[in-house]
Amino acid sequence: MSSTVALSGCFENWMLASSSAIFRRQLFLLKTLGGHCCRVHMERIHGAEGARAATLEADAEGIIRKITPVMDPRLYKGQAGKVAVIGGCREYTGAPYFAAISALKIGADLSHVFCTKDAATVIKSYSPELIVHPVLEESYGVRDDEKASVFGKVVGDVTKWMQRFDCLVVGPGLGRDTFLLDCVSGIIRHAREANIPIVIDGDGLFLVTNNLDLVKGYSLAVLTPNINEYKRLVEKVLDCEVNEEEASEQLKLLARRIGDVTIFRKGKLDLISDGERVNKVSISGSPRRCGGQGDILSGSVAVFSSWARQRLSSTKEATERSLSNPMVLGCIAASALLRKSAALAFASKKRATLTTDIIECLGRSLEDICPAE
Ligand SMILES: NC(=O)C1=CN([C@@H]2O[C@H](COP(=O)(O)OP(=O)(O)OC[C@H]3O[C@@H](n4cnc5c(N)ncnc54)[C@H](O)[C@@H]3O)[C@@H](O)[C@H]2O)[C@@H](O)CC1
Ligand SMILES: Nc1ncnc2c1ncn2[C@@H]1O[C@H](COP(=O)(O)OP(=O)(O)OP(=O)(O)O)[C@@H](O)[C@H]1O
Ligand SMILES: [Mg+2]
Repeated sequence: MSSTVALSGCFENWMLASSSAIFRRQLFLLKTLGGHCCRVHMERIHGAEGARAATLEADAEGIIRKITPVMDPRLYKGQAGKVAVIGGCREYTGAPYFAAISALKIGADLSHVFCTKDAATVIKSYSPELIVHPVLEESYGVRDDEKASVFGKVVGDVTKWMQRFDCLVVGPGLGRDTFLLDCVSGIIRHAREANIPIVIDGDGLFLVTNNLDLVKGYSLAVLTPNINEYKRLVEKVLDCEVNEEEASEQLKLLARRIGDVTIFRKGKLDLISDGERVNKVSISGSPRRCGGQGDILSGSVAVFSSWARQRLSSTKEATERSLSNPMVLGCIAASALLRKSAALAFASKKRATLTTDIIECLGRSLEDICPAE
């Protein structure tokens, strides 16, 4: 049985290999080892659609209109969304700020940041709107004999808030300190137990790529890799190179292999898959590639996916599976809004466009698609 699984897995990777020489050699091996079980497995993986499924351009603006809550005076604070960003260390204070403030600018009611002490005062000084918790610890501040108790305290300081959040964003500006990442693993495990959706970005992806069990089988997890992060994931999970010619198939396979997660592959085109279908968002964005745009995106995915969950739980619309997955809907909405805002910022700021300019355009872009009144 185990040899069947291993063989089938390899075959999917082979289908993605671009070198025909490699493919011929592997096909020979395949015939030698028994192709039947591989073919059956391929059919199970790809279903009736065949090996190459179409990549659909999502109706992103329609989705935004559908999931964005109406401005209702009967709502009270918190009902439009409460998110928390786990990130911010000695090196990085911009990334968690961008993610957290973007969530508020889109329409969430409360946005928290859990970061190290060094980062907290800096992040607070960027904005009085954010609720900043200086609770994370890096190795340099903790003696070896203190680690177990500090671990318990850090995880406890975050998890006591957990039930209040609609979504966590783990990773923007988190850094790669080993003790800090151990604590964040504890936080992710707790969030899973509490069924809280988690968007994994930046250094959170570094953690998860090396500890896939943290998200395996968790359908409320979204991974938002950039070009480097995606490469590392593909190499680790599929044991092959990124294949641009079979980009959609490879993404779908990656989501399935990790198990039930949604992956948002960022780039010139944004590709989003939960292992069932692949959606594409390609509306024009900005040619400026200043750092921080991915952070806006992760905060936006948190808000839109929370809204999509709320919307789907309050209606009984029978839609196809991938369009009834709130995490996929959240990704599509966030992608479109970020790209539209980046285009708008670039139209006025040109080469001087910075991430803060794009954040300033989030409100107007959303208003253009989905007016508040
Ligand atoms: N203003 C800010 O505070 C910003 C902070 N950012 C944060 O910066 C961090 C890194 O994100 P990037 O998008 O640059 O990550 P990438 O993985 O795209 O690139 C980082 C580069 O540095 C290398 N690298 C980083 N840490 C390393 C390590 N410990 N050992 C060896 N090589 C290492 C990587 O291999 C890569 O070449 C994330 O936490 C991210 O959220 C970015 O979001 C950009 C804005
Ligand atoms: N070449 C491009 N053309 C247009 N838009 C792009 C391009 N590359 C990325 N984007 C947009 O920018 C968003 C952020 O992607 P990017 O690759 O910059 O993330 P990142 O490296 O994680 O960013 P950060 O600097 O915040 O860590 C993507 O979702 C996409 O919509
Ligand atoms: Mg990033």
